This record gives sequence, C-alpha cells and structure tokens, in this order.
Amino acid sequence: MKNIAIVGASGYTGAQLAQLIHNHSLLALQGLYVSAASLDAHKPLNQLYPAYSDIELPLQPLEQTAMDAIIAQADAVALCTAHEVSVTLAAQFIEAGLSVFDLSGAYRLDSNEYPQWYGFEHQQTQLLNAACYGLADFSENDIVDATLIAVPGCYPTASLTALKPIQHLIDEQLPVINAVSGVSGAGRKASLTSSYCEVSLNAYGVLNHRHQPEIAKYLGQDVVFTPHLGNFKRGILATISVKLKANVSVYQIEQAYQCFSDNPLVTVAQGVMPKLDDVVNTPRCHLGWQYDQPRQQLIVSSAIDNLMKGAASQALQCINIHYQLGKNAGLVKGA
Ligand SMILES: NC(=O)C1=CN([C@@H]2O[C@H](COP(=O)(O)OP(=O)(O)OC[C@H]3O[C@@H](n4cnc5c(N)ncnc54)[C@H](OP(=O)(O)O)[C@@H]3O)[C@@H](O)[C@H]2O)C=CC1
Ligand SMILES: CC(=O)N[C@@H](CCC(=O)OP(=O)(O)O)C(=O)O
Repeated sequence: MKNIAIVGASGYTGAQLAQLIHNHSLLALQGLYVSAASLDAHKPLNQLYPAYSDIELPLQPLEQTAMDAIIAQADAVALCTAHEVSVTLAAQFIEAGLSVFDLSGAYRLDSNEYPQWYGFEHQQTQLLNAACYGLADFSENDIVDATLIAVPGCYPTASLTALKPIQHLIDEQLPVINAVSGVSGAGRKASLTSSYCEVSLNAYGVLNHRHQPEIAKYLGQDVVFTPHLGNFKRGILATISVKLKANVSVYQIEQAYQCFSDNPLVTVAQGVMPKLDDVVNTPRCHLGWQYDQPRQQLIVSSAIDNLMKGAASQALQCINIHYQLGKNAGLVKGA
C-alpha cells in the first residue's frame, strides 16, 4: 500500500484525484491539504463535494506540522496547486525523499521559457531538468525512474494523444489545433471570466497560451493552438487539422494509430468524430479521424475530460506506473 498526500485537495483536480485514490485498492490517502490560510481548512472533503460522500477526511492547513506529517507518513505527494506554489513545494518534498506528481505547469517547460509563458523566473532549474513529462500513454519507462513527474496539461494531453502516433507522417506545415474546454479547466476559485453570466463560447489566449510551447516541446514540432472556453462544466474537444506528407495512405494512418490497439482507455475511429458526453467523468480519450488523401489533409478530433485524463486520472496512471501497480489500476475493472 502506498500513501499519497494531496495538496490542493479542495480544488477541482485535487478533489477528483482524492476520489480516485480513495477508491483504489493499492493506494491510501495520507491526508488532504489546503493552504495555511484557506477558508476551507478543517472542513471534511465531503462537505465541499457531497458527491464524494464517503470521503470524510478533513482539509488540513499546510503548516509546518502538516509538512512534517507528510514527510514522515507519505510515499508521494500529488500537487494540485498553482504553478508557483508547485515550484517550491515540489523542491521541498523531493529534498525530503518523497516522489512528487505535479499537476501544474511548474515542471513541464525549459527554464528559459518560464518568464515568457508563466511570468516568473524558475528557481529550481536542476529539478526542472530532472523532471519527467508524465504523458502516461507514451513515457512509461521514464515515469518509473523519475522522482518528479510533471503531469501534462489538459489541452496538451488531448492534442498529443492525437498527434504523437502520426508525428512521422506530418508535413512541414504547422498542425492547427482548435480546442474547446469546459469551465472547470479554470479551477474552483472565483473569477469574472469563468462566472456564469460571462461565459459564452469564445477563443482566448490567442497566439500566447502556455500550452502551445508545451505541445510543441513534446510533439517535437511547432503547432498553432487556439483554446476556446465553452459554456459547459467538464471536457475538452480538440479538433486538429494536419497536412500529411505526400503519398501518405489511409493504411499508414491506420497503422500509426494501432499503437492504441491494446489500450482500453483510448479508442480510435475512422470517420466517426468523438462526442464530449462519451468521455466526461471517465478516464478515456476518444479519437476520430478523416483523411482527404489528394489534398493530404487529415482532421483528427480528440475528446477527454479535462479533470480526468487531462489531470487526475492521468496523474493516477503516473502513480500506478511509477509504483508498478498496473497502469490502469483503479480506472479499469480488473486492471
Ligand atoms: N482544472 C483543470 O482542468 C486542470 C488544472 N491543472 C492544473 O492543476 C493545478 C490545480 O488546478 P485546479 O484543481 O483546477 O485548481 P483550483 O483552483 O480548483 O484548486 C487549487 C487548490 O490549491 C489550494 N491552494 C492554493 N494555494 C495553496 C498553497 N499555497 N498551498 C497549498 N494549497 C494551496 C486551493 O485551496 P485554498 O486556496 O483554499 O488553500 C485549492 O485546493 C493548477 O496548476 C492547474 O493549472 C492541470 C490540468 C487540468
Ligand atoms: C478553461 C481554462 O481556463 N483552462 C486552463 C487550462 C488548465 C490546465 O490544463 O492546466 P495547466 O495550467 O496545469 O496546464 C487554461 O487555459 O489556463
């Protein structure tokens, strides 16, 4: 049994991960934590989220005594916190000998990219260089060996799952990714842009969203990425237009996506575009593609739940892989 502490457990990704770990037969929750000054300190998680009615653990303020308890009792920490909070906490827990699964963007890019894309200088360059990008369906060996796993962002997960298998078939033109996210992607804290009357389908972060360099880094080529905010709670649909090299056949695309043939949580369909409702509240990714061979034009659409495959269930896959529990333990019956 591995004991996992969750920091940021009152937030959307943290609470979702708490539920997944609570239901896992080989993992236990060491504790649930919020900031030292949190308004939710000491409340049981099921008071905030009645749907998780059987999780009565309290949200503990992350004071020094809580840090000491985590270090003494936990095998690993999941950081479901803002980027700058994660930079510091990850370093402290790694220094104390724990494994860290960070759901923020704090350890995904190169250090020189942080001022431009995140607005701060990264203070943990050595740790950043040692971190592993936890794209669970593509980097299992690295996740086993690393002690700091950077769980990918939600849009990059949807985009990279669609694009990485066909990477070798892509022409020089940049893939164009248009993606729509539900409002839970912005987190639980109140803000005007995510308030009920303000949300109306619109593009944002145009030509300057931090997930563009993340996708480019882990795809190995630049992309055009435009996120949109939709007036629904959960899910991401990324529809990607890709020019393929001359003479690429339908068969080659089918062969490339065969990499998912044994993957119970990723389905690929030719000519059937995925729907959000089929993946929301699940750890699944559904891909659908269609190819116009004379124009070398591929359209691939990728649907995930941003809080599951885009955050918590992928974090759980990383934990499972790291501790060799079976990648889909707690996510797929009998896995
Ligand atoms: N939402 C999504 O779809 C996705 C989010 N992510 C990333 O995951 C991280 C968490 O996101 P999300 O769950 O949406 O965020 P939320 O805003 O919903 O939750 C943030 C959590 O962090 C806690 N917190 C804030 N400051 C501190 C601190 N100093 N120490 C300890 N805990 C703190 C908050 O509680 P309190 O303020 O009460 O202390 C809360 O529990 C972010 O980095 C986000 O970018 C990644 C993929 C998808
Ligand atoms: C709708 C919405 O606001 N989505 C978030 C993406 C959340 C995410 O994936 O988080 P990371 O910051 O950890 O990469 C955004 O665009 O910032």
